[in-house]
Amino acid sequence: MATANKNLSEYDKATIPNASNFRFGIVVSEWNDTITEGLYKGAYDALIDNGVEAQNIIRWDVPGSFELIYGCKKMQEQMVNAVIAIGSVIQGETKHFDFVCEGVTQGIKDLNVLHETPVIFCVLTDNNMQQSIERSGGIHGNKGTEAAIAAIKMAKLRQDH
Ligand SMILES: Nc1c(NC[C@H](O)[C@H](O)[C@H](O)CO)[nH]c(=O)[nH]c1=O
Ligand SMILES: CC(=O)[C@@H](O)COP(=O)(O)O
Repeated sequence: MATANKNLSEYDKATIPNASNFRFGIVVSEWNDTITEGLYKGAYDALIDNGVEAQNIIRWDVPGSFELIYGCKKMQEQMVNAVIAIGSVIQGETKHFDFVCEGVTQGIKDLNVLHETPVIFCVLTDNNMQQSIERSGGIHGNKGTEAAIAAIKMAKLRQDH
């Protein structure tokens, strides 16, 4: 199902585990910061809406999405139940987009394989700024909200197994 057929911000609170005792780390890329700040707000607000205490949300900033890999690796070393990686990669004139997207995707995948703390992939990989706007609080909702819900569910899965 494409994002266009699903609102990223919709969730049924009745299906979300109790997150009041969880701590979350959020690593935010500074590239395309108007987008990443919107994603962060969506994630932060969803965590609070589901009972997470403000002091249990740790935010670190990194220069770009490629640096999310290292930032999330270090965040995994903190006492957090899950990590959210927030970035916005937008196609430019060259193939650099392909390498950044592939690199951050593989890097975050590796962090989930190598370490115990789940890392949620909240990295937009869009063709243009309009698509990014639409997915960070626009007509398609907010991928940050979706990521926060995923983080809560994965924190619970880790706690239970
Ligand atoms: N073009 C975008 C980048 N590029 C920067 C890289 O992520 C990285 O910071 C640099 O190559 C130094 O290692 N990053 C984004 O997050 N979004 C872009 O659109
Ligand atoms: C994703 C990128 O690195 C890209 O936005 C950089 O732009 P360009 O390909 O024009 O150098």
